[in-house]
Amino acid sequence: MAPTLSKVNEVSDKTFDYVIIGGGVGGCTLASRLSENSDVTVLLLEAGKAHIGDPLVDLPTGFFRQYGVPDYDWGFQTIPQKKLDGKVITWNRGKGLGGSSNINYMVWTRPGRVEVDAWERLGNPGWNYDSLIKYVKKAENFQMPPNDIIERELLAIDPEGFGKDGPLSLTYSHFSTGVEVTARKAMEVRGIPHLTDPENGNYSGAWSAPATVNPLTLTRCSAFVGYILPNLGRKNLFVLTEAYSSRILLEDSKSEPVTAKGVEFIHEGKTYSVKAAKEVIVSAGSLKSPQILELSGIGDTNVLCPLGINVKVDLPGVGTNLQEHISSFTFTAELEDDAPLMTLDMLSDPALLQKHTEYYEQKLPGLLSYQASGTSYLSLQYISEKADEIIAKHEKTLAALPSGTSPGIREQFKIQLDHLKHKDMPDCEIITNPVFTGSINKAEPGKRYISFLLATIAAWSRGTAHITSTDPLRNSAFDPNYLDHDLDLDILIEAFKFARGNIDYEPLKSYVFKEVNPGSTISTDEEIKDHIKENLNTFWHTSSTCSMLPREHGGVVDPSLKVYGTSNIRVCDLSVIPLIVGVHTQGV
Ligand SMILES: Cc1cc2nc3c(=O)[nH]c(=O)nc-3n(C[C@H](O)[C@H](O)[C@H](O)COP(=O)(O)OP(=O)(O)OC[C@H]3O[C@@H](n4cnc5c(N)ncnc54)[C@H](O)[C@@H]3O)c2cc1C
Repeated sequence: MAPTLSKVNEVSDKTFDYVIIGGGVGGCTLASRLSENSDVTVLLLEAGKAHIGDPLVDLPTGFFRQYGVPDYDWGFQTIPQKKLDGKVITWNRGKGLGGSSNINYMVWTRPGRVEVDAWERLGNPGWNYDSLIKYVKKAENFQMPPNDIIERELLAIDPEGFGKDGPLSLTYSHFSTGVEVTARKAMEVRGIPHLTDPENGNYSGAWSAPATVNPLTLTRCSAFVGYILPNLGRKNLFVLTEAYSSRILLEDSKSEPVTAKGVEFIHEGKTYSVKAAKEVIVSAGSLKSPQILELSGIGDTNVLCPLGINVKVDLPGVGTNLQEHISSFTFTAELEDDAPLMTLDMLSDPALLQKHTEYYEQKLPGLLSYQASGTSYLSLQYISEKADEIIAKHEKTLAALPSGTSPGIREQFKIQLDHLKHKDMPDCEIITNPVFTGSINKAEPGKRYISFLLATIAAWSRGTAHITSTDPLRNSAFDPNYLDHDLDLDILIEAFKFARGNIDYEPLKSYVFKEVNPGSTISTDEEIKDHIKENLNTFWHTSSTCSMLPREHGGVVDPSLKVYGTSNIRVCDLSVIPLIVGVHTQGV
């Protein structure tokens, strides 16, 4: 059946049991699951376009061309960052059905047992690793890669570890550049174990990650493609695109709980509304969900009153506890001309681009269907001689937190400190990329490069996302408060030194000609620190702005994801996790 989306006149002023705001990972998953019950009606309102069959979305390497293009990417910006000399960082986010799963790197990772169990420790009964993993498996439709890939990449996959009947196609890259496995071997020589089962609750080590790609078509499997596209024929599922929700409409009430009666949205410049018979679910992502609550009168009085918004639920946690993985593309080396490795740099050769385009058209794996896969999650204790010193310094900082620090944040830091001290809990991620990155020295035509991206995996700084205007089309002020805690930078400095050292170990050593970025001018800790700050970026995993925590600890939703003080509003997206996990977040 040809996919059909709703038209505005088919939904405006109508009543649906569930109205979901935002058709990204959370929204698509939920709309599909709720509409399995044919007795209820579900409306999904998405601000962006449908992008059905769009080559920029489908092609695994197409995401590079989506960044900065308003039809695909919200292109949010932070406010100037104090600790980055006023620098503003762009936060790409997917716009359109599929949300950020249209523009992400597709890497599929599962969180660790200890970090998910921490959500339960923070006051959320039932939110633990075992219960989460059941649902993660339910999402997966895992397919083995071909044998030659298993041999070349030295994969030891237990297919039983993955789900097989879910909607999200999942496989390992069907194309081997040789770069990732070479870097992994070099790390093994340095004592970092090659982990063969990172899906089992402990992901510390160096390993190869699968991705949400359909192995038959070699196309991206977004949350929309997996969850909604096959179900668009359902009579009870309605999807309206280019419908930007401005606020939740609440029944008049003098006291809690308040009840949502519908949603207001803007479509082609006009304002419309729909009615909700049962619930309104906000799934607009960590950056937009708090905005919708605040514009509806649910949030901190200190934020809402100055803007003249009538406070319906005083909920100071909305838009706070913002957590981020920080990344830095900081190390690149040039490969020897005869190194038997392939890199994305080769696509700048028109003849090779043509060849790989033909492969892709024939559904054969090649550089255009490349999937990022080479990752390593490393504990400070494994990569740095300064680990004890850094941990002790940080322990001291946490013991002397400012008196105004809320009990909720204190409890989170206590858990994070336990993780930091645990030598088998990783503290950073180093991703191997077969491509040039960096800005000090430029790429030379015809050369190939390996680079390492560094990222923190715990967030020690806390930020906010609050509205500054009653205009729904104006973005909130996004303040991640980058580097508010020294530890984020301390970890990245050690990660940088470790990554730089990789090229001194075989087999990588023989294939590397020379370091290109940053180069020999950056060597002391102080220089490395400045270099990282200069190149500091988001890792696009912003979370926790509508945290699931006890209300008195800054919580916005309870363990059933219902917004405190309301009878029928829930939040379902990355904004609810109270403590960010170390892995990539689409599977959470
Ligand atoms: C560039 C990038 C790379 C990433 N790489 C990876 C990766 O390799 N692996 C991984 O696991 N994770 C990755 N992630 C993270 C992952 O994609 C997110 O964790 C996930 O998409 C979050 O899901 P969500 O539902 O919270 O938000 P989203 O998926 O962002 O969905 C939010 C949706 O709400 C819509 N919306 C917003 N405001 C409104 C409104 N007012 N009205 C209606 N609709 C609205 C948006 O258009 C969007 O469709 C990446 C993210 C980005 C941005």
